[in-house]
Amino acid sequence: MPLLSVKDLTMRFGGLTAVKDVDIDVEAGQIVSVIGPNGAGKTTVFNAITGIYEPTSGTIEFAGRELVRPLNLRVIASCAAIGILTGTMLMLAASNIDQLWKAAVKRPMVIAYDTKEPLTTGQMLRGAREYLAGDLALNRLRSGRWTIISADGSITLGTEKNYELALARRDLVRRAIDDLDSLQVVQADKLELQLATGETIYSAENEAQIDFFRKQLSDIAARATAASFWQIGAMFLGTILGAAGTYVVWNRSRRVPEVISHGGIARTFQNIRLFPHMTVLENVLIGMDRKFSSNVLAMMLQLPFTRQAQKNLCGQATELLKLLDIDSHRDDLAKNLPYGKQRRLEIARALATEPKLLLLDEPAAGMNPSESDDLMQMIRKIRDRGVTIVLIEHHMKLVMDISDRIHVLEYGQKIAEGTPKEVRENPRVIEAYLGKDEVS
Ligand SMILES: Nc1ncnc2c1ncn2[C@@H]1O[C@H](COP(=O)(O)OP(=O)(O)OP(=O)(O)O)[C@@H](O)[C@H]1O
Repeated sequence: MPLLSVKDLTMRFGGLTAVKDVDIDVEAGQIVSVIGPNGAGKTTVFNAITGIYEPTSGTIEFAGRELVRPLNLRVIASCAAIGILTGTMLMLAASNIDQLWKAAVKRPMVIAYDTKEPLTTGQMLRGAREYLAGDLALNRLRSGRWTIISADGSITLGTEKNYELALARRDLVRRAIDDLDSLQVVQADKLELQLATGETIYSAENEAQIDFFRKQLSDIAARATAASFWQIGAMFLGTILGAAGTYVVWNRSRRVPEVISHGGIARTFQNIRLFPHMTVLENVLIGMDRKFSSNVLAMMLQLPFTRQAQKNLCGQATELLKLLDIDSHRDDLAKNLPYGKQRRLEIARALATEPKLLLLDEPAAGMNPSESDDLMQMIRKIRDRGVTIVLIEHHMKLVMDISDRIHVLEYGQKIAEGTPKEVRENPRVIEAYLGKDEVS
């Protein structure tokens, strides 16, 4: 089983396909190079392997499995919680929709009183009864005024002293229906309607009125059932959508650099990314932060076990600096190192995470021939310590001398793979690097 197995990797950025159906297998203990002209997609492959980019399609397995965040109880609980929250919000929205539906669709029929005469309470009550008997809704406002509401939005407001015709607002229509919801039948034969407060507001006087109110009340019950149905449906749908949506978003961020690094893959970058104002030693120690398990208080008090742990880590970091031959710069600021040594420091910091696989993106860039020869020796020493290496490099002598296998990319696709000799003699590779005319 290969240590790293990239299968059918495709990376698209909008309309641009940077990498298409690329396969790369790397056996443990090998040094493998990825080469190709500028823009061929080499760094994109590294970015996909290290979780900086989420592959558009394809799989990347390390030691036989995908390096992803585990699906544990906490994730499931979070998805469920967000689902329930979404469901509750949708249910509340559905309740409002039901209110709007009641106001807009189940409107009462029309009535309009047009009189300038003051009405007595008795007259108003009679008006209200007529209104109700005429298939209409009644609303008793808190102020004690009767309100008669029509389907087209006009209302009749009345007090003992005056009586006027006015235009209703939609919320009044809704309130009228809401009040009807709170009515209850107190006597089956001689139907009486009471407000929820117990106040009798209407007594039906004939069969037609009783039938009318029964119908009204059963409509109200039907509306309540429909509302419950919508609310339960909305809650159910919202919970499923919320939980599934959260899972999909979480699932898309399962391959993050942190997880990949913990899994045993480290890398360096084409453009050096050190902490310039920290010392060389501190830059390497940062790569070891996972190994340092002391708490803040123990660190402040400098307890003996904390001091011992720090000493051990400094010892390991210094050993890495020796491996890369920059231990004499241990206490220098990273920014003061010459360029070639900054590149080596990046490798030391990557090794501090104790990777099984090290990806080097153009490690010899900007180095003179003697520096790149030294680097080649160091890369071999790192491999001999049990770290498998994949490198992107334009420096062909280095690639040909050091690699066990080489993969060649062009325009995002793999055009060749093999030993250095096989690749060097491959006409497609020669064509890609030198151009068709030179080859023919
Ligand atoms: N995040 C991104 N958004 C859009 N396009 C991108 C992105 N990353 C890479 N590309 C494009 O993908 C293509 C491949 O780029 P990539 O850096 O992988 O090539 P490369 O082979 O490493 O080149 P070089 O040798 O110059 O470093 C290029 O056309 C690049 O512009």
